[in-house]
Amino acid sequence: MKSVYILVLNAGSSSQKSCLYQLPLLSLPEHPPAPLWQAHIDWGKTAGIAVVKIKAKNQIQTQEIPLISRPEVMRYVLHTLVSGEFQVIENFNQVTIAGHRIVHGGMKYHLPTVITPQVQEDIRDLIPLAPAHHPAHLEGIKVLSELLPHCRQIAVFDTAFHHDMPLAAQVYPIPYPWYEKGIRRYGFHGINHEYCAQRAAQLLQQPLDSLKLISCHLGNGASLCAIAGGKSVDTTMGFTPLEGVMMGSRSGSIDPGILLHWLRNEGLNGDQINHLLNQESGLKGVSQLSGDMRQILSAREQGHPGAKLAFDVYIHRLAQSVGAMLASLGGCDALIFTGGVGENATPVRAELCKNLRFLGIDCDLEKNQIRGGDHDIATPNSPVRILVITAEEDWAIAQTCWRFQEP
Ligand SMILES: Nc1ncnc2c1ncn2[C@@H]1O[C@H](COP(=O)(O)OP(=O)(O)O)[C@@H](O)[C@H]1O
Ligand SMILES: CC(=O)OP(=O)(O)O
Ligand SMILES: [Mg+2]
Repeated sequence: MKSVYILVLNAGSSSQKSCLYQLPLLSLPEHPPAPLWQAHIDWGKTAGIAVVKIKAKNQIQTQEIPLISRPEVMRYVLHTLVSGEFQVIENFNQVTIAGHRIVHGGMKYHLPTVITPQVQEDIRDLIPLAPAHHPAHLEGIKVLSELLPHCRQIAVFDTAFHHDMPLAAQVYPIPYPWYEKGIRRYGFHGINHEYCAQRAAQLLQQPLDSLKLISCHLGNGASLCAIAGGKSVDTTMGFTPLEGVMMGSRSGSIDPGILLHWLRNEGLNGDQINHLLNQESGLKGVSQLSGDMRQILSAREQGHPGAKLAFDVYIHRLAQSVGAMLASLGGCDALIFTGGVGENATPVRAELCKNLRFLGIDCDLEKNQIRGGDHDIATPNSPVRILVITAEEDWAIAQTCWRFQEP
């Protein structure tokens, strides 16, 4: 059977996930197939070091390599596709399509788009709205243009799913002309929220158009999405991926008066405020320990007061936002947990569901401990189902790319 090789680059705020899928030329599999090759680069764990994990041919290898420059590390990682013990293809020419998760499409883009020099310029212009993501996207695009010059590169936008949210959910209560200039609520993590909605319908064995879902994407970045009949009707992130719930090192929503105070009375400038809100806040800022939920959970167990407070604020804000999404939906058939925290942090799920029990969200604490696979962790009588779904951004991007094959 003839097949097509699709490479996906998913650059996050602190890491880059890449994978290569080999898909049949004529039909898409119904369930996510295992990628032929996967690589995960962690930029931030140790200063000056990139931690690279490569998985292919039933082997996994972790290496620490000097972080001379991010493109240098990306080139090294991509070369393992065609040489060495992880080699899975003969040469780069076999890869005909590559997909990128592009966090922000701004006003101009939402549909998947072939990346041209103009599109790269536009992604560059949007750096101020996604400063933690867009520089990494552009580096990835450039490295692929050098190594795979023949390959079509497709931008898949994380904002797309929210593009048709009701106007009331898109407009900020500021003077309306700003909306027309693009200061509006775009929403993010749409690639995975949409995938999770489709997966939830499969798991619940109900048609997607009949369902009201709240998807909680809890990773380093985190957002909630209210999904009615398969469409996003509200979400917690807005103009940038900084709005909404508390995150690993991002504040989420705070009183804008704090920014004015910092600017006027504390002498902080825009770059300093950007750094404070994106890199020094969230779990990291409150705990003064770490932005990594694993460390917060273990320090909390050991009685660390900062970790306990960070966890409590995280849950408090999450519960508030579930309430907000619930109000936008007017009901809820299932609450979905996805992303690194959503899939793995059992105390987060248990504590949040405990706070929401009065709404008929009743978690089975034994099922909550089950690891791996997509499953329902609600008690049999819970009127709202509680689903844990593995985030599949890369698979969703690969499917979009597959549809871009040239006839
Ligand atoms: N076993 C675990 N228990 C608790 N938290 C976890 C676990 N594994 C991963 N996480 C958390 O998931 C977060 C990263 O989520 P992920 O979705 O991989 O991030 P990204 O947004 O970079 O894609 C980190 O805060 C990490 O601590
Ligand atoms: C949009 C966003 O916040 O992405 P990530 O969670 O990968 O940082
Ligand atoms: Mg992510």
